[in-house]
Amino acid sequence: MSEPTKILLLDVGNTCIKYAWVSQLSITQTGIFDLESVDNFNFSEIQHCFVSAVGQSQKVGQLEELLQAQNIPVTFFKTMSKQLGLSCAYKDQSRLGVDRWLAMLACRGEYSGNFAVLDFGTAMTCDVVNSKGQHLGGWIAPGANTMQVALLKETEQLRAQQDDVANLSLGVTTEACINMGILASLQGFVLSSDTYMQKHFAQYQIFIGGGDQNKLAQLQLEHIQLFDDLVLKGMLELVKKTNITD
Ligand SMILES: Nc1ncnc2c1ncn2[C@@H]1O[C@H](COP(=O)(O)OP(=O)(O)O)[C@@H](O)[C@H]1O
Ligand SMILES: CC(C)(COP(=O)(O)O)[C@@H](O)C(=O)NCCC(=O)O
Ligand SMILES: [K+]
Repeated sequence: MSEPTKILLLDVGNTCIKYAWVSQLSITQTGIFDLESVDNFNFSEIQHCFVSAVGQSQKVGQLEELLQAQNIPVTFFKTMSKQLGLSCAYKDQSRLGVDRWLAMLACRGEYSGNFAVLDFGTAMTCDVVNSKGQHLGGWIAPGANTMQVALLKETEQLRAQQDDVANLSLGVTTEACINMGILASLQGFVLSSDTYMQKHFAQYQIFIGGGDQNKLAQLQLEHIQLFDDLVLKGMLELVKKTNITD
Protein backbone atom coordinates (compact mmCIF):
# COMPACT_ATOMS: atom_id res chain seq x y z
CA MET A 1 0.00 0.00 0.00
CA SER A 2 1.32 3.47 -0.81
CA GLU A 3 1.89 6.08 1.93
CA PRO A 4 -1.07 8.36 2.65
CA THR A 5 -0.70 11.72 0.95
CA LYS A 6 0.42 14.58 3.09
CA ILE A 7 -0.48 18.21 3.49
CA LEU A 8 2.15 20.80 4.34
CA LEU A 9 1.11 23.86 6.37
CA LEU A 10 3.44 26.88 6.49
CA ASP A 11 3.08 29.77 8.92
CA VAL A 12 5.31 32.60 7.71
CA GLY A 13 5.75 35.21 10.45
CA ASN A 14 8.06 38.23 10.34
CA THR A 15 10.84 36.30 12.12
CA CYS A 16 10.29 32.56 11.66
CA ILE A 17 8.62 30.16 9.25
CA LYS A 18 6.85 27.35 11.13
CA TYR A 19 5.67 24.16 9.39
CA ALA A 20 3.31 21.30 10.15
CA TRP A 21 2.86 17.98 8.38
CA VAL A 22 -0.75 16.87 8.23
CA SER A 23 -1.73 13.31 7.59
CA GLN A 24 -5.32 12.07 7.71
CA LEU A 25 -6.36 15.51 8.94
CA SER A 26 -4.14 15.46 12.04
CA ILE A 27 -0.87 17.28 12.64
CA THR A 28 1.89 14.67 12.81
CA GLN A 29 4.95 16.92 13.10
CA THR A 30 5.79 20.60 13.54
CA GLY A 31 9.01 22.58 13.44
CA ILE A 32 10.89 25.59 12.14
CA PHE A 33 11.16 25.67 8.34
CA ASP A 34 14.57 26.74 7.10
CA LEU A 35 14.75 27.69 3.42
CA GLU A 36 18.56 27.35 3.48
CA SER A 37 18.38 23.66 4.32
CA VAL A 38 15.37 22.95 2.15
CA ASP A 39 17.32 20.23 0.30
CA ASN A 40 16.86 18.04 3.38
CA PHE A 41 13.11 18.54 3.27
CA ASN A 42 11.00 15.74 1.84
CA PHE A 43 8.69 17.23 -0.77
CA SER A 44 7.58 13.91 -2.25
CA GLU A 45 3.98 12.88 -1.61
CA ILE A 46 2.85 16.43 -0.75
CA GLN A 47 -0.69 16.70 -1.99
CA HIS A 48 -1.21 20.36 -1.19
CA CYS A 49 0.59 23.17 0.59
CA PHE A 50 -1.29 25.84 2.56
CA VAL A 51 0.39 29.08 3.52
CA SER A 52 -0.32 31.87 6.00
CA ALA A 53 2.07 34.75 5.31
CA VAL A 54 2.39 38.14 7.01
CA GLY A 55 6.04 38.88 6.22
CA GLN A 56 9.30 37.79 4.56
CA SER A 57 7.76 38.23 1.09
CA GLN A 58 11.05 37.46 -0.67
CA LYS A 59 11.23 34.06 1.05
CA VAL A 60 7.55 33.46 0.33
CA GLY A 61 8.24 34.08 -3.38
CA GLN A 62 11.16 31.61 -3.31
CA LEU A 63 8.96 29.07 -1.56
CA GLU A 64 6.18 29.48 -4.07
CA GLU A 65 8.61 28.91 -6.96
CA LEU A 66 10.04 25.86 -5.26
CA LEU A 67 6.61 24.29 -4.73
CA GLN A 68 5.42 25.16 -8.23
CA ALA A 69 8.53 23.56 -9.70
CA GLN A 70 7.47 20.32 -7.99
CA ASN A 71 3.87 20.72 -9.20
CA ILE A 72 2.58 21.07 -5.66
CA PRO A 73 -0.61 23.17 -5.47
CA VAL A 74 -0.26 26.12 -3.10
CA THR A 75 -3.13 27.96 -1.40
CA PHE A 76 -2.60 31.20 0.49
CA PHE A 77 -5.08 31.88 3.27
CA LYS A 78 -6.65 35.33 3.54
CA THR A 79 -8.59 37.04 6.29
CA MET A 80 -12.30 36.84 5.46
CA SER A 81 -15.11 39.04 6.75
CA LYS A 82 -16.88 35.86 7.93
CA GLN A 83 -15.64 32.26 8.13
CA LEU A 84 -16.60 29.17 10.15
CA GLY A 85 -18.93 31.29 12.28
CA LEU A 86 -16.28 33.95 13.04
CA SER A 87 -16.91 37.59 11.97
CA CYS A 88 -14.07 40.09 11.57
CA ALA A 89 -14.22 43.41 13.45
CA TYR A 90 -12.24 45.32 10.81
CA LYS A 91 -14.36 47.16 8.25
CA ASP A 92 -11.69 46.24 5.71
CA GLN A 93 -10.90 42.66 6.72
CA SER A 94 -8.00 42.47 4.24
CA ARG A 95 -6.01 44.73 6.61
CA LEU A 96 -6.14 42.27 9.52
CA GLY A 97 -3.11 39.96 9.56
CA VAL A 98 -4.13 36.48 8.42
CA ASP A 99 -2.09 35.00 11.29
CA ARG A 100 -4.38 36.81 13.75
CA TRP A 101 -7.45 35.50 11.91
CA LEU A 102 -6.16 31.93 11.91
CA ALA A 103 -5.24 32.15 15.62
CA MET A 104 -8.83 33.18 16.34
CA LEU A 105 -10.16 30.27 14.24
CA ALA A 106 -7.91 27.86 16.17
CA CYS A 107 -9.26 29.07 19.53
CA ARG A 108 -12.84 29.02 18.33
CA GLY A 109 -12.30 25.40 17.27
CA GLU A 110 -11.31 24.60 20.87
CA TYR A 111 -13.60 26.84 22.88
CA SER A 112 -17.08 28.22 22.22
CA GLY A 113 -17.10 30.93 24.93
CA ASN A 114 -15.70 34.48 25.06
CA PHE A 115 -11.95 34.58 24.60
CA ALA A 116 -8.87 36.70 24.03
CA VAL A 117 -6.04 35.25 21.96
CA LEU A 118 -2.54 36.64 22.51
CA ASP A 119 0.29 35.87 20.08
CA PHE A 120 3.86 36.67 21.21
CA GLY A 121 6.11 36.83 18.13
CA THR A 122 7.83 39.71 16.31
CA ALA A 123 4.80 41.71 17.39
CA MET A 124 2.56 40.85 20.30
CA THR A 125 -1.11 40.90 19.41
CA CYS A 126 -4.36 40.50 21.29
CA ASP A 127 -7.73 39.74 19.70
CA VAL A 128 -11.02 39.47 21.54
CA VAL A 129 -13.88 37.28 20.31
CA ASN A 130 -17.26 36.86 22.01
CA SER A 131 -19.20 33.63 22.34
CA LYS A 132 -21.25 34.49 19.24
CA GLY A 133 -18.09 34.43 17.18
CA GLN A 134 -17.90 38.21 16.77
CA HIS A 135 -14.35 39.53 16.75
CA LEU A 136 -14.47 42.77 18.74
CA GLY A 137 -11.00 44.12 17.91
CA GLY A 138 -7.54 43.95 19.43
CA TRP A 139 -4.11 45.36 20.18
CA ILE A 140 -0.73 45.31 18.40
CA ALA A 141 2.53 46.09 20.23
CA PRO A 142 6.23 45.29 19.68
CA GLY A 143 7.21 41.75 20.65
CA ALA A 144 10.11 40.92 23.01
CA ASN A 145 12.89 40.91 20.42
CA THR A 146 11.50 43.97 18.62
CA MET A 147 11.43 45.88 21.93
CA GLN A 148 15.07 45.08 22.52
CA VAL A 149 16.13 46.01 18.98
CA ALA A 150 14.28 49.35 19.22
CA LEU A 151 15.73 50.09 22.66
CA LEU A 152 19.32 49.49 21.51
CA LYS A 153 18.80 51.51 18.33
CA GLU A 154 17.36 54.55 20.09
CA THR A 155 19.80 54.77 23.03
CA GLU A 156 23.56 55.22 23.51
CA GLN A 157 24.42 53.43 26.73
CA LEU A 158 22.34 50.32 26.57
CA ARG A 159 23.70 46.91 25.82
CA ALA A 160 21.75 43.72 25.94
CA GLN A 161 22.25 40.04 26.43
CA GLN A 162 19.18 37.98 25.85
CA ASP A 163 18.40 35.50 28.57
CA ASP A 164 15.39 33.22 28.87
CA VAL A 165 14.02 34.81 32.03
CA ALA A 166 10.54 33.78 33.12
CA ASN A 167 10.44 34.90 36.78
CA LEU A 168 10.02 38.63 37.15
CA SER A 169 12.51 40.20 39.58
CA LEU A 170 14.67 43.33 39.64
CA GLY A 171 17.79 43.58 37.48
CA VAL A 172 21.07 44.91 38.89
CA THR A 173 22.93 45.10 35.58
CA THR A 174 21.87 46.89 32.39
CA GLU A 175 21.40 43.57 30.63
CA ALA A 176 19.21 42.12 33.40
CA CYS A 177 17.19 45.36 33.68
CA ILE A 178 16.37 45.14 29.95
CA ASN A 179 15.41 41.46 30.15
CA MET A 180 13.23 42.11 33.21
CA GLY A 181 11.71 45.24 31.67
CA ILE A 182 10.72 43.34 28.54
CA LEU A 183 9.28 40.47 30.62
CA ALA A 184 7.31 43.03 32.65
CA SER A 185 5.90 44.44 29.38
CA LEU A 186 4.89 40.98 28.15
CA GLN A 187 3.25 40.16 31.48
CA GLY A 188 1.57 43.58 31.46
CA PHE A 189 0.04 42.79 28.06
CA VAL A 190 -1.44 39.58 29.48
CA LEU A 191 -2.65 41.26 32.68
CA SER A 192 -4.27 44.09 30.70
CA SER A 193 -6.12 41.58 28.55
CA ASP A 194 -7.28 39.83 31.74
CA THR A 195 -8.51 43.15 33.18
CA TYR A 196 -10.34 43.93 29.92
CA MET A 197 -11.98 40.50 29.75
CA GLN A 198 -12.96 40.59 33.42
CA LYS A 199 -14.65 43.95 32.92
CA HIS A 200 -16.64 42.85 29.86
CA PHE A 201 -17.43 39.17 30.36
CA ALA A 202 -18.64 37.00 33.23
CA GLN A 203 -16.85 34.00 31.76
CA TYR A 204 -13.84 33.93 29.46
CA GLN A 205 -10.60 32.26 28.54
CA ILE A 206 -7.24 33.75 27.50
CA PHE A 207 -5.13 31.76 25.03
CA ILE A 208 -1.42 32.50 24.70
CA GLY A 209 0.67 31.44 21.70
CA GLY A 210 3.70 32.44 19.62
CA GLY A 211 7.45 31.80 19.86
CA ASP A 212 7.78 33.74 23.11
CA GLN A 213 4.87 32.08 24.95
CA ASN A 214 7.35 30.15 27.14
CA LYS A 215 8.39 33.49 28.70
CA LEU A 216 4.88 33.58 30.18
CA ALA A 217 4.71 30.02 31.49
CA GLN A 218 5.22 31.22 35.09
CA LEU A 219 2.29 33.60 34.95
CA GLN A 220 -0.40 31.60 36.68
CA LEU A 221 -3.81 33.13 36.27
CA GLU A 222 -7.11 31.33 36.47
CA HIS A 223 -8.19 32.04 32.89
CA ILE A 224 -4.90 31.57 31.07
CA GLN A 225 -3.96 28.68 28.84
CA LEU A 226 -0.86 28.28 26.65
CA PHE A 227 -1.67 27.21 23.09
CA ASP A 228 1.09 25.75 20.87
CA ASP A 229 1.08 26.16 17.10
CA LEU A 230 -1.87 28.56 17.15
CA VAL A 231 -1.69 29.65 13.51
CA LEU A 232 -0.95 26.16 12.19
CA LYS A 233 -3.93 24.78 14.14
CA GLY A 234 -6.15 27.52 12.69
CA MET A 235 -5.02 26.45 9.23
CA LEU A 236 -5.89 22.84 10.11
CA GLU A 237 -9.41 23.93 11.17
CA LEU A 238 -9.92 25.44 7.73
CA VAL A 239 -8.48 22.47 5.88
CA LYS A 240 -10.73 20.12 7.90
CA LYS A 241 -13.97 22.07 7.80
CA THR A 242 -13.87 23.28 4.23
CA ASN A 243 -12.72 20.00 2.64
CA ILE A 244 -10.52 22.24 0.59
CA THR A 245 -8.42 19.39 -0.78
CA ASP A 246 -11.27 17.17 -1.98
N1 LIG B 1 12.51 27.45 18.67
C1 LIG B 1 12.56 28.56 19.39
N2 LIG B 1 13.19 28.58 20.56
C2 LIG B 1 13.25 29.68 21.30
N3 LIG B 1 12.69 30.84 20.95
C3 LIG B 1 12.07 30.89 19.81
C4 LIG B 1 11.95 29.77 18.96
N4 LIG B 1 11.25 30.12 17.91
C5 LIG B 1 10.94 31.39 18.08
N5 LIG B 1 11.45 31.87 19.21
C6 LIG B 1 11.28 33.22 19.75
O1 LIG B 1 10.05 33.63 19.27
C7 LIG B 1 10.20 34.77 18.45
C8 LIG B 1 9.52 34.53 17.14
O2 LIG B 1 8.26 34.01 17.43
P1 LIG B 1 7.27 33.65 16.30
O3 LIG B 1 5.96 33.45 16.96
O4 LIG B 1 7.80 32.56 15.45
O5 LIG B 1 7.29 35.04 15.52
P2 LIG B 1 6.76 35.43 14.08
O6 LIG B 1 5.45 34.71 13.91
O7 LIG B 1 6.62 36.89 14.18
O8 LIG B 1 7.80 35.00 13.08
C9 LIG B 1 11.65 35.01 18.23
O9 LIG B 1 11.89 36.40 18.33
C10 LIG B 1 12.29 34.25 19.36
O10 LIG B 1 12.46 35.12 20.45
C1 LIG C 1 0.54 42.26 13.63
C2 LIG C 1 1.47 41.41 12.80
C3 LIG C 1 2.69 42.25 12.41
C4 LIG C 1 1.93 40.21 13.64
O1 LIG C 1 2.93 39.53 12.93
P1 LIG C 1 3.94 38.49 13.59
O2 LIG C 1 4.36 39.02 14.93
O3 LIG C 1 3.17 37.19 13.78
O4 LIG C 1 5.06 38.30 12.65
C5 LIG C 1 0.73 40.84 11.54
O5 LIG C 1 -0.43 40.18 11.92
C6 LIG C 1 0.38 41.93 10.54
O6 LIG C 1 1.19 42.37 9.77
N1 LIG C 1 -0.90 42.39 10.57
C7 LIG C 1 -1.42 43.37 9.66
C8 LIG C 1 -2.00 44.54 10.40
C9 LIG C 1 -3.18 44.20 11.28
O7 LIG C 1 -3.39 43.04 11.66
O8 LIG C 1 -3.95 45.13 11.58
K1 LIG D 1 2.43 37.80 16.60
